[in-house]
Amino acid sequence: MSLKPKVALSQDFLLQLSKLPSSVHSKVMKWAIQFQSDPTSPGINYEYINGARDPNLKSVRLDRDWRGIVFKPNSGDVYVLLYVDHHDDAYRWAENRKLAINPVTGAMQMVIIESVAAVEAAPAQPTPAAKAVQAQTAEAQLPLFGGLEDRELLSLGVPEEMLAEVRHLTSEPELDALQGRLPVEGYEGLFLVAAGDTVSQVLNARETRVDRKVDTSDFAAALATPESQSRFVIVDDDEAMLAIMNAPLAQWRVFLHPTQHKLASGDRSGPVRVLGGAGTGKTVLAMHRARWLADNRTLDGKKVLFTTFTKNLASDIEQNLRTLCGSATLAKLEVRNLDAWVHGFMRSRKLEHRIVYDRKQDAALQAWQAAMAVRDTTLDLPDNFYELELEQVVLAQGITTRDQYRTARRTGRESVLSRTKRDAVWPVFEEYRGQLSSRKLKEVDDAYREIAELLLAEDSHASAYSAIVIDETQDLGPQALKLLRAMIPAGANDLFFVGDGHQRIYSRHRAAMSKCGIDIRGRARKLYLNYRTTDEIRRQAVALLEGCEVDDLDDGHDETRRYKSLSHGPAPSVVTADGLEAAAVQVVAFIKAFRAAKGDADAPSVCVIASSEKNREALAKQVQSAGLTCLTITAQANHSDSRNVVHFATMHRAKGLEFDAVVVVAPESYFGTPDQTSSQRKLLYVALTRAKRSAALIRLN
Ligand SMILES: Nc1ncnc2c1ncn2[C@@H]1O[C@H](COP(=O)(O)OP(=O)(O)OP(=O)(O)O)[C@@H](O)[C@H]1O
Repeated sequence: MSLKPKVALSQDFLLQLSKLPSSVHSKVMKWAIQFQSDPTSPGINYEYINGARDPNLKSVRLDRDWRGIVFKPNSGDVYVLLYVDHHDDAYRWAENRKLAINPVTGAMQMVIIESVAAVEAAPAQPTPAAKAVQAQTAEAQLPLFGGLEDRELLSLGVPEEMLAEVRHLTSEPELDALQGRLPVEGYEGLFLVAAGDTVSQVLNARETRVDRKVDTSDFAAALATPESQSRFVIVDDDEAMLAIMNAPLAQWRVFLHPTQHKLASGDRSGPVRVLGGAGTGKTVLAMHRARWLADNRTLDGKKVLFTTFTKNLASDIEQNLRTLCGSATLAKLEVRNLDAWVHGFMRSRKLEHRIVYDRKQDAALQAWQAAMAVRDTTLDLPDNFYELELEQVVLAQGITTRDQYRTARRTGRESVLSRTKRDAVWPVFEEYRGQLSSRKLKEVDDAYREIAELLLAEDSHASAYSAIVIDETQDLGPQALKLLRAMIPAGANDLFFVGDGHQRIYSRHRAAMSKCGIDIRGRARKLYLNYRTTDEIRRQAVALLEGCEVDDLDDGHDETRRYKSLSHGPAPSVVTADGLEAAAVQVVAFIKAFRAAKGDADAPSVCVIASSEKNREALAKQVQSAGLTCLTITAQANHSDSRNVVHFATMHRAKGLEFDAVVVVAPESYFGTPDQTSSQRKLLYVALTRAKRSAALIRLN
């Protein structure tokens, strides 16, 4: 019996496929399908490429003009479709490339080989920015990685063929200039070491083993590593091939970063928490994890719950999961924002209360006013004291009695409250809950707490879920986390959290997982590479958080220094405007210029992000009157498929979404000192990092 050879596609091949004219596209598709089914067919003529550095790269004729470049080693049964282009361009592409196996990690790596002379003379093709840095610090140029042995560099993911170049690097901008030629794990490993991590810290954090013997001629084994699978995908049949080739730009479905790959599959002994700055692929990872759990660890009758904070995000994720999973998997997935889950649970248990989402409206407002009427007016407390105390202490900690309140920790609250004062304050909260109850209303934190208590009192093994995957964890407060803990018994693969403290836009929701019964020790991981935003936009967004405290969703801190983006573009423009009318003029000018630069055929997505609904409406009205079609993103609709429109959103509503270009319009007050404006700055960070390629920030006077 002869086994069918392994056929794989490379990321470059798919990117190239997405750029082909439609007439060529269908020809390439047809050829690739035939190739997949039998790469040894006598009809395929593998031609040698004269002067190629890698004798295993062959050219295959598609028609008179077009050539495919294929990896076909002389021994072994592995074939990789690497590239497709016009004859001369395809040959040029192939000439100085080599597909090699890293002798320490065992990963398959595509290397662009520079001539030795070029490496000696011009180590890393510095960018203009790099040149400026070089000029300034010419006298202090020590090699960045001088202290590392070859084996250490190789273990980080540096290809053997690039060791000399990497050894020449003396600054981070030089390293960044080399990014396009380094495998993703190599670049990431190097910038983490440049930022101060040790090699073993990097390897431990990314769960890379370097103690195995690697056979550098076994390409089939190399293809199976997570590192290889971040750039090559094995296709077993026509159906898989077609699915991938029909959506060549949906790279997130096929090529996971090695860390995403490792975390998405395999068993974990308990709750996992993955941190990562904006755009580092947390939601993508969470979706792949949910799929794996549904396919591999979910018995009939159980489901994987995928939950997040808002309804918009849940519906966005549900749409994406539909493109990632087959119907059998989807049947084992339930996607719901936490409040919708709570609502459904209350209905299923015939609990009649409705949840208060806005204390400033209707019956909740009446309840609040009635509660405030009983306050002791002799106490010298600021106007907003009671509401903040209710949210940040009473509801957040689930305090239900005066005794509990007497000893409650009031971390983050400014004033110190004596026991006598606490006693005098408490009746307001008691009255408020009573007033709500008589109106059949409940604060959401109280609903979380009461449901958690109910579930814990029941047989926990009756949980409907095999696992729960949680996105945007930073927006879930202590009671929400405790509820999630109560929804599933503690055990392997129970809870999988992804989140980012930089993006906490509901500041009252700060929680420490360990204090909510969620123990992540030994299962805390991080993603570092931003796949969405250009590095220029990322830097601008991060600069806004300078001086702000950022937590790690537990009791520790997170930092911004170790994140990097994979793409580059223009730096965001930062301008001021005197009033909304002037801002709208700038918004229109930015959008027109961006669209003109992109060309009509592309129909790039654009979003104007404002700090309030009022400003969003005012800006939309003016932009509409300038002749641009505008659509508002609301809790009900993201309009994510709409093209040739200008989207409008508030900063809260833009959360989790992404656009080709973004204009953020924010009042000058958002840019006050970091200790005073931490929440506003986090909103700005969220808003700016929605942009993939281009961004503008308008400061409103
Ligand atoms: N492995 C990958 N390959 C290619 N693209 C990826 C990959 N992972 C994520 N992306 C893309 O990067 C962008 C950001 O991904 P995602 O939304 O998962 O990030 P995030 O960390 O959840 O972002 P945020 O916290 O800002 O909402 C998306 O366009 C996604 O498709």
